[in-house]
Amino acid sequence: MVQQYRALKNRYEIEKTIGSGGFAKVKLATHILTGEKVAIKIMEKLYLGKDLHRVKTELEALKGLSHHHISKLYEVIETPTHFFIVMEYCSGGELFDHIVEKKKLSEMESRLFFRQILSAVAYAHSKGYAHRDLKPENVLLDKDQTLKLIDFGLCARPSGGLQCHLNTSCGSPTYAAPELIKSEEYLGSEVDVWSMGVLLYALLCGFLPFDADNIKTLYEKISNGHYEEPSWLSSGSKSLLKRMLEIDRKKRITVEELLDHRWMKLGFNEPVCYNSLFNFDERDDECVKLLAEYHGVECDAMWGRLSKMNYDHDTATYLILLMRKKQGQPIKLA
Ligand SMILES: CN(C)C[C@H]1CC[C@H](N2C(=O)N(C)Cc3cnc4ccc(-c5cc(Cl)c(O)c(Cl)c5)nc4c32)CC1
Repeated sequence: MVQQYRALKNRYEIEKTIGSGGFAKVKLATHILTGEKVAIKIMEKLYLGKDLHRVKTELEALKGLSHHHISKLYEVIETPTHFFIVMEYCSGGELFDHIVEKKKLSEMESRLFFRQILSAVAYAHSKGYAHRDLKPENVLLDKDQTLKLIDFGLCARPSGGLQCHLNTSCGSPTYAAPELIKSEEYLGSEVDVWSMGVLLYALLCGFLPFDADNIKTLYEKISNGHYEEPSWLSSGSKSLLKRMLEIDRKKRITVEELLDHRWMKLGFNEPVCYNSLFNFDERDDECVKLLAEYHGVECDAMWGRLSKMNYDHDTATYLILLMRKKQGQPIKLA
């Protein structure tokens, strides 16, 4: 018998645990009204301690980010003892597992995935957020191999914008930029470019550029930035990786330069676009009507509640209906 939570009763049916990360458990559940599969990140406040601010940080980030390559936030439920964060479920699992089973990806397969990662990161930066924990485990795939970025628990949104220096040492060392592991001041946008370089290397090579069985050797390898260049890498891939895994962050390529880079455009002939395909602020009359009928209220009154986007259960139902409509699926309520 799977443990159910009172706060989710009659709204979500929990099926199983799909992962746990430190202070959180992530469960697969069904949104009962629509039958949609969702991921619910459950955190017990008692065990959060100093991580409470990470939850608040992630929630603020997820509320400010609506992009087709970022796992969508649907609903936030806070009780005296727990936080429940209801998000878009990614049934295709981790990108990392996809790479492992295929050993390595072709240059074009890598480009297809990497353009999506870059689109999500460039969008987050355009909203003032640096992810700071970009790694294969935080890049998931949904049912049709569309890439989804997750876990903004370590993200930063400096009040003065991303040009402002940060100094919190965070993220996983394997993917962390030299300036970050040296606890120097750094720019969120620059460390995200380095981590994307590590991700691109993993896509193209099937293994990591900097790896060691002890932290000291790992730091040495990252600090001097030496990594193997397997024979199958094209000269275009090698020169792009060199620009991303550049230890001198002043010489490191920027996100803007990446968007329009020659390697990015091979086979596409157009720069990577980071605008979101979703605009949840717009009123969708069909979805509003379904919810209004369900609650037995007027459409305008229903929209009055929905447009506040306060991530309650109506927000979740509305966003799921909108996502379904975008994917050309029929929309109805149970
Ligand atoms: C290693 N991490 C610290 C935790 C791990 C927990 C399971 C999760 N997951 C998986 O590992 N699958 C393989 C299935 C899966 C499917 N859909 C998901 C949708 C969203 C999320 C998610 C998880 C966390 Cl901790 C977030 O903060 C956000 Cl914004 C989103 N995780 C999902 C998820 C991946 C991450």
